[in-house]
Amino acid sequence: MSHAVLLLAHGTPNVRGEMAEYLSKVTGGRALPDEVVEELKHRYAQIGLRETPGQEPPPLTKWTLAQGHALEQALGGTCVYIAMRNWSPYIADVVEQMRSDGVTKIRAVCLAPQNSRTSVGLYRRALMAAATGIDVEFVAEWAENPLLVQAFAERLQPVWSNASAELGKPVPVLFTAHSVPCRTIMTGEASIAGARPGTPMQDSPDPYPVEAKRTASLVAERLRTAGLTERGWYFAFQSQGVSGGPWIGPTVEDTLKSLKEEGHKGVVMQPIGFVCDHVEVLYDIDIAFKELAAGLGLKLWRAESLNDSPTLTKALVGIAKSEEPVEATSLSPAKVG
Ligand SMILES: C=CC1=C(C)c2cc3[nH]c(cc4nc(cc5[nH]c(cc1n2)c(C)c5CCC(=O)O)C(CCC(=O)O)=C4C)c(C)c3C=C
Ligand SMILES: [Fe+2]
Ligand SMILES: [Fe+2]
Repeated sequence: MSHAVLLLAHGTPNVRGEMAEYLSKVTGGRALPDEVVEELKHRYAQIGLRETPGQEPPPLTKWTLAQGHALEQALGGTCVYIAMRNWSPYIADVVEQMRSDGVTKIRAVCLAPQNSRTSVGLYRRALMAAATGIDVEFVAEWAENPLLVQAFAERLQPVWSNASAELGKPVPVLFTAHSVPCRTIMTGEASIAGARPGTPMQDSPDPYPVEAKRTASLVAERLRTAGLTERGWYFAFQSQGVSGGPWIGPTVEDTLKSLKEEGHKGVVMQPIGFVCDHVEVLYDIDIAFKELAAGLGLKLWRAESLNDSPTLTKALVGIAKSEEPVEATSLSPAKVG
């Protein structure tokens, strides 16, 4: 019997010309208006995505591969595979490769620490559909993992201390996580109102908003000794999507305005739902929110993404090796997510 670790990630197009096809994977086949495709091409162009293939893979791919490589080195003997839900290497193809390599047991970890049916649930559904006959241990969340929290704190502390020194007083920290549609966090009929046909009704709330705030709160606690007070941090949901219907807040836009109105002159942002750079960090925060903040008269700093953090690798080693029980994997794909 051969065991292997499978890291699951979002996936990103390699060139701008792939955008429409990529978006149709993200939305499960629903075509988005041309203006949306063009706007996203524009955002990806601003973070360096080429029109034609180049040498350097996009940041999300580059860092995901690097994280997998670092984990495999650290595990010393267990193979680590990488698969993406929305672009190559696709989950189904990688699982086929694992099967032909003789893998009979997979420990699957999503590179998204907080569990939502719109992210982790979809990764799991794709994996379970592909991995019939293979024993799968699926780690559904690691939002409170102490080494994950430490990794985020290590990235936040230096930028927060420098920003506070520059402005002569503690600068508020704004933790963020990706927003989800309001119906995602609802139960019963409300959880499918406006959703695409076939979306299963939820009988319990999506754990995602609670888990995201829990990660943020634990990171803030780690900065207590550096001087960040209990009331010195805030939380917002970023990057509300283009799908119909409302998405959960508070938004970063509203929060930045409130911070300005409270008299602050700067803010340090840290996205705690992503473990590497991609468009929602490099465009949404570094370009769009920075511009908005500047217009408000706020200086905006961002904590560096975890990317090649050795502490993140240690967290993944612990999760990959853990004997702790994980969620049952015999759920039928239709019920997952
Ligand atoms: C917890 C929820 C989500 C996480 C985390 C997340 C990460 C993530 N998303 C992109 C890129 C895109 N996501 C898009 C749509 C979209 N994203 C989520 C949720 C999370 N994404 C939802 C619910 C949706 C809507 C899907 C639908 O059916 O319409 C899109 C499409 C454009 C848009 O709506 O904004 C892109 C592009 C990345 C790169 C990423 C982290 C790695
Ligand atoms: Fe998304
Ligand atoms: Fe998004």
